[in-house]
Amino acid sequence: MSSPPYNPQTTPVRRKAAVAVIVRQQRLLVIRRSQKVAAPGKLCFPGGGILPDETEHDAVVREIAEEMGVMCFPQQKIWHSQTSWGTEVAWWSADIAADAQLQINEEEVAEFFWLHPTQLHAHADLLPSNHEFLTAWKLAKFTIAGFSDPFVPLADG
Ligand SMILES: Nc1nc2c([nH]c(=O)n2[C@@H]2O[C@H](COP(=O)(O)OP(=O)(O)OP(=O)(O)O)[C@@H](O)[C@H]2O)c(=O)[nH]1
Repeated sequence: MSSPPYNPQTTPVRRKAAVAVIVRQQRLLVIRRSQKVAAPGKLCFPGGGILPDETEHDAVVREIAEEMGVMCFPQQKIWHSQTSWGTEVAWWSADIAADAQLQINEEEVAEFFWLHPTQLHAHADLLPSNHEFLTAWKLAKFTIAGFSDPFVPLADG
């Protein structure tokens, strides 16, 4: 029997995740997922599943430390969504030190980039739920500090 179509009201939430939206000079910290995890090779933000009894805030701190080798400072929750595969995702703005040296955990992360939202939006490998996040941002459902006009390409590319 085929499964019923995805409906955010009735599709059960299978797991919860928290991700970090980290900004530096009008660019977002973006990772390419390793070949060893789900959705291999896709681009998304650093983050991951929330452990039982863990807060979203603490999950962001733990996941960024595990994946990127740095301490981050979650600022505020900016968005909440449910993916078509049933994961509830909490999107948190977060800071890292200006001189932080990122050291990826290659088990989970293949590489990282700093991309402007227009570059991320146009990227063929972006995780679909992150497209939805960018669309919500474009529709001004939330704002993110540090951007003058997030959907106009930067003059210097
Ligand atoms: N890391 C990350 N996960 C995201 C993003 N957007 C999004 O929908 N997700 C979803 O959030 C969930 C957590 O992702 P993950 O696979 O990175 O988590 P994890 O490392 O803790 O994996 P695990 O819990 O299976 O070990 C997945 O369902 C993933 O598709 C994003 O920008 N970054």
